[in-house]
Amino acid sequence: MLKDCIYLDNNATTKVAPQVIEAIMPFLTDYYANPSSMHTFGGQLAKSVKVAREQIAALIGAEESEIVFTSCGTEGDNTAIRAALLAQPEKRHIITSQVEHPAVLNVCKQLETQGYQVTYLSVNDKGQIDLNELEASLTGNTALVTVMYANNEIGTIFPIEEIGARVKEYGAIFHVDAVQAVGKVPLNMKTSTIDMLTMSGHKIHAPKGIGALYVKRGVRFRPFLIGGHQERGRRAGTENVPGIIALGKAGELEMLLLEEATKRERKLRDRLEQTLLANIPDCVVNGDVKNRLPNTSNIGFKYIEGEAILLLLNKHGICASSGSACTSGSLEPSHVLRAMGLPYTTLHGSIRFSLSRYTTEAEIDQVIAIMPEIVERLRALSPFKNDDARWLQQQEHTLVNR
Ligand SMILES: Cc1ncc(COP(=O)(O)O)c(C=O)c1O
Ligand code: FES
Repeated sequence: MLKDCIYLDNNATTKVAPQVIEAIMPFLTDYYANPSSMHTFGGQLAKSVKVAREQIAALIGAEESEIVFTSCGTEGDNTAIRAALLAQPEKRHIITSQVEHPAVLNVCKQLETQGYQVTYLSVNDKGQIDLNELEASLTGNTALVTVMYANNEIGTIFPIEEIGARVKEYGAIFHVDAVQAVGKVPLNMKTSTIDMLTMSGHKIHAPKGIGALYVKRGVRFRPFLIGGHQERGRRAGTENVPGIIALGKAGELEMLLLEEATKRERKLRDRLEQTLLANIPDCVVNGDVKNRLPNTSNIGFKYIEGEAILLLLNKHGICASSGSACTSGSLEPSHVLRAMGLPYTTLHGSIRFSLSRYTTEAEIDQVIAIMPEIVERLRALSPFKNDDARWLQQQEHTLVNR
């Protein structure tokens, strides 16, 4: 299996940290008891779970009792949304944004079929929402505002506390999908307006299949998974102990390394981005460069297809991503870039590079060296080389008027 690639797809998932693997090994072998069991063996496991809970709480400035372990970010998002609605059955309005992850968007779409009214806030060309639009949408009937901290495709960071202040004025519950922000942005729930916050292990160098939901003390909560009394009755199901231990260790590492690692990633990312922009004509950075994740660069290479770039990068052992949904079976370009109103030419030719603390300077140099050649080669084949192409203009026109 391929593993020695240049991995610049860390917003999709990350490599498990060696220290995390070391921490979980005993829990895959010797320490297998059920942490809810009455015997000493079980009690030892419960203690280890408690330590992991403290580590995750420390990472986001929360109390240990405010952390609920889940199976993934998707479960955290689903749980938070359902919990907020179940706790306020009289309210039937939800506010979210057009650029959310499907783990939020598709839940909202389903809720619309169940009688809820959903406002999907628009974004500008940088992927930022308009606080005035938010204010105009909030009413006494709004049960929940659910938005992401940082966007997975373009890295744009929303002004979370400014949003939260407005949400609180209307007495709605404020849920934030921070799957891409945890470990990349310092978080402190003690001074935050956030009521519930979702995180996911596999984005912070823990394995897949573990996540956590922060639920602020005092927020009315209803469990999504119903069954046993695990997680103080907030999430039934025997604990994924190795996953929990891994998440705790990964959280501890993020806390130790966050400042230094993000500084380094930002520097590498900026070098990659600035050199590509300088060496390749007709390309643009997508997203809000002033408020952006330090590890993410989404670049639109005009007149070519993102998928074609990815295939050629892949041939050189470089893993990146396109935000497009093509990869997931639909032929529509990314809903995020579309919501930003990007022109057709950029929309299709956008790809995302996302770095991690394991990304090296030599790897970035290789991408810098290979990209101009790839883009030139594809553009030579492209029928849409200049904006005069009539067909292209028609497409832009259709899209704008949609
Ligand atoms: C912003 C955001 N929310 C939610 C998720 C879902 O997380 P998970 O893969 O752990 O279910 C992701 C993962 O891509 C994400 O980027
Ligand atoms: S065909 Fe997939 S984004 Fe263009």
